[in-house]
Amino acid sequence: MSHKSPKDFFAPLAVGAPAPLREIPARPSRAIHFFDPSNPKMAAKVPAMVGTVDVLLGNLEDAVKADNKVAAREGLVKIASETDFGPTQLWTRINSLDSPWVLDDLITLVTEIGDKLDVVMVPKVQGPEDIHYVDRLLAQLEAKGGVQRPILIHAILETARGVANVEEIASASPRMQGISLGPADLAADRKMKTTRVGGGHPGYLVRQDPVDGDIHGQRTVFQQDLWHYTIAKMVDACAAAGIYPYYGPFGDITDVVAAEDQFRNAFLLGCVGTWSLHPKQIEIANRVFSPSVEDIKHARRVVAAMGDGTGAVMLDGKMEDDASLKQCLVLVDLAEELAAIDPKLKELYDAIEVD
Ligand SMILES: CC(C)(COP(=O)(O)OP(=O)(O)OC[C@H]1O[C@@H](n2cnc3c(N)ncnc32)[C@H](O)[C@@H]1OP(=O)(O)O)[C@@H](O)C(=O)NCCC(=O)NCCSC(=O)C[C@](C)(O)C(=O)O
Ligand SMILES: [Mg+2]
Repeated sequence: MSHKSPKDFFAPLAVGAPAPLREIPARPSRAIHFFDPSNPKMAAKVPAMVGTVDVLLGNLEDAVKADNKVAAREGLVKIASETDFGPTQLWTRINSLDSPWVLDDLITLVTEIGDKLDVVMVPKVQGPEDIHYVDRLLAQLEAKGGVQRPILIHAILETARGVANVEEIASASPRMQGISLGPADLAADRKMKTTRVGGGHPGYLVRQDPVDGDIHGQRTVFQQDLWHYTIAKMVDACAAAGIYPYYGPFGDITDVVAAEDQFRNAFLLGCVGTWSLHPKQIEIANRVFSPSVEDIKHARRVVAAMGDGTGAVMLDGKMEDDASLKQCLVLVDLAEELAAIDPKLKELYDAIEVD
């Protein structure tokens, strides 16, 4: 098998295309908010959402009716052309690579609104070959459209083969920005016996041992997380490649409590954000994927106590050392990135007093 040399990895894949980035910028992306650009009611809400959400994503794939595919593509071109997105990123999810729509999706979007598009989300990615295909095509279209900076690629992990190849997918191109979990298609592809879009299942559980041998007596049941393995594998693949992992959709829009739990599990495991399918999920995602005041207060105390960052100290009866400091710095750095774009958070974090 032949591998690219580092110098080739960072060369444009088409004459006239912008040079690939050497590092993926850490732009806040707590919520990737999905809208259907062919739905007039949803589309009308998009301009007013600028600044309230980190990423607006014009969805062209599943959840857009086959009859509306062209209208969705054209609707996205119109919204992108007419809207000033300010600090908010604009992403799209293109149709799958084996569909009749994807070629025109890419040709139209990159040549007409390429300078406004930050990231192209590619569904049902099976392996690095899918990323290589989009990588070259994007370069050709960037050159054709005179796009000034490279459009990044985000893969959805929603097939068993994709999960098996996740490390190769994460490092397939310098355009790779991140990966999201696609729990609904992944469940179907793996033949899991679930019927939901993300979230748990009451049947997937661990039961407390019988008390006094009474198997029919009162025994506590702990529901388990169906997605733990996949999210952890995805987080490792992304961190190793220097790109960003995300949870994905939580389809039970009314159950805001369980959505928050699922999002927080992903945040604690290393994800930087999640998807929002309905306006009411944005606030949950923004809150969960921003470090809490308590976390930042503690992290700053550890930073202050650790001086030059080496050695071990006792703080509130607990040992702190180089490694716990590094964890605290993850939170402090994230808080700084978020405060730079979110004035309310800045106020909150600035008001923290470290005793
Ligand atoms: C769930 C639905 C049907 C409920 O839609 P609704 O109209 O019944 O909800 P509502 O509460 O009545 O809506 C209130 C208002 O908000 C608007 N609205 C509602 N949603 C949005 C939105 N997203 N963005 C902007 N505006 C929105 C809606 O149009 C309405 O406007 P109105 O007050 O003027 O009448 C609707 O929210 C929706 O279609 N959301 C997007 C769904 C979507 O994108 N699904 C695909 C991603 S998940 C996926 O693909 C899986 C995956 C990864 O591939 C895999 O796991 O395999
Ligand atoms: Mg899907």
